[in-house]
Amino acid sequence: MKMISILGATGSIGTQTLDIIREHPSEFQLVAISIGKNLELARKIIHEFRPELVSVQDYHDSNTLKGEFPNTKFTFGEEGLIEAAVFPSADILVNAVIGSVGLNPTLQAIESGKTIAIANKETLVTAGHLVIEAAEKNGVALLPVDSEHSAIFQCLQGEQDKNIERLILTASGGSFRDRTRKELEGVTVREALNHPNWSMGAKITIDSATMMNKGLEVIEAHWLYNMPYEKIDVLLHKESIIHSMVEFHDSSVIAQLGTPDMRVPIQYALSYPDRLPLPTSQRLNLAQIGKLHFQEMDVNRFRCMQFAYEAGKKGGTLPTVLNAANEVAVAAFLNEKIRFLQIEDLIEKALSKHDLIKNPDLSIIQEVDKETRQYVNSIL
Ligand SMILES: NC(=O)C1=CN([C@@H]2O[C@H](COP(=O)(O)OP(=O)(O)OC[C@H]3O[C@@H](n4cnc5c(N)ncnc54)[C@H](OP(=O)(O)O)[C@@H]3O)[C@@H](O)[C@H]2O)C=CC1
Ligand SMILES: CC(=O)[C@@H](O)[C@H](O)COP(=O)(O)O
Ligand SMILES: [Mn+2]
Repeated sequence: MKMISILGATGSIGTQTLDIIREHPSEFQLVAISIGKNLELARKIIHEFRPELVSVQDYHDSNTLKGEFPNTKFTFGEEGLIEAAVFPSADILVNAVIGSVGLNPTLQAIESGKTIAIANKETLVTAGHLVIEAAEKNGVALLPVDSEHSAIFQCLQGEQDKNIERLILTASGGSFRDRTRKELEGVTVREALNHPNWSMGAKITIDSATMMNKGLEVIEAHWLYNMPYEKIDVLLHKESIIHSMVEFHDSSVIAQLGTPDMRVPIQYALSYPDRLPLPTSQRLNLAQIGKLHFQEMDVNRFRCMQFAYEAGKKGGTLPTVLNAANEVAVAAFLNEKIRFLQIEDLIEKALSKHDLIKNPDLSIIQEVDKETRQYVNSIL
């Protein structure tokens, strides 16, 4: 039996992780969760799974729940996230919270020896060097949940690093894949939230529409697979059937395929190195699909991806700025304070204003993250 703690249990990845735990009650048990503000869903989760610890974003909300569930321990805020992340009886932490708020809990969970199933890509983007260093130091496994990174992980089973030629991340193109830049000018939040293949949380769906999601994933792949940026390519593949590929130096390419269903990579991270059945996942029928499409990525059309490659290659504190500026800009777009194309303008301004600091430690990362958020908020 593996004991599971989930940060972001009420979100898209969080609830699909709960589906997997529900599907395999003799394999997994939920012991701790964190939630943000969705108390209604939290109540259902507590009723069904009876976790020992629940961390809630706000103090007031944690008190409300405490009155309703006297046998559950409640905590709150950033300290609460850490408490859930290091919960003593948990073997695996599923980090499915959104944003760089996931960084410190991840580092603490690594220090306490937890296996990390990482969905929260912002943590790896903002401070990948710290996360990888801590994982190596503590002998802790970082298991990818993001579909592309899980695909690469699966392609690499039994392979040696020295034989890898390049990683090929596939990109659906997001909600606006068939629109020109001109046609992006007046797009609405509702249109942007309509991803063609995946049902996901709001922030990542907007990231997918700007192609920042793929940019963040390039940086995530750099850290997870110790791969130079020159050897990480992105290929447009509108069906999201091939989740990513690895090319080896003998010219072989290994790909991982499947219908778009995040429960598959979540389950693989939880069951690794084993595989468990998932009968409710739709089987891939290539004959029925008939054709798969591929197209070269246009970085002029998707500027956010270009920013991400540049920030990743220069390194230091630039990826922190990229991520923090993006988080603020996407929230502003979702709140209808800015237009869609202003997201990339704000990120570009934040990046060009910043003086890069090399090898930043946690306190510098946190300071740069805070300053960037203040700056972008001040120019909205
Ligand atoms: N959704 C997907 O299919 C995929 C997601 N990912 C990555 O996984 C992560 C989660 O994404 P997703 O599940 O879509 O996101 P959601 O927005 O659906 O869920 C986010 C979760 O985090 C909680 N939360 C948000 N802000 C805070 C905060 N400040 N403090 C504490 N908790 C907070 C939310 O709580 P509440 O709702 O209660 O307010 C919710 O439980 C992201 O990093 C994303 O990029 C990667 C690949 C695929
Ligand atoms: C499901 C998943 O992993 C998302 O990150 C997905 O990849 C988004 O799709 P695109 O960014 O390719 O549109
Ligand atoms: Mn992905």
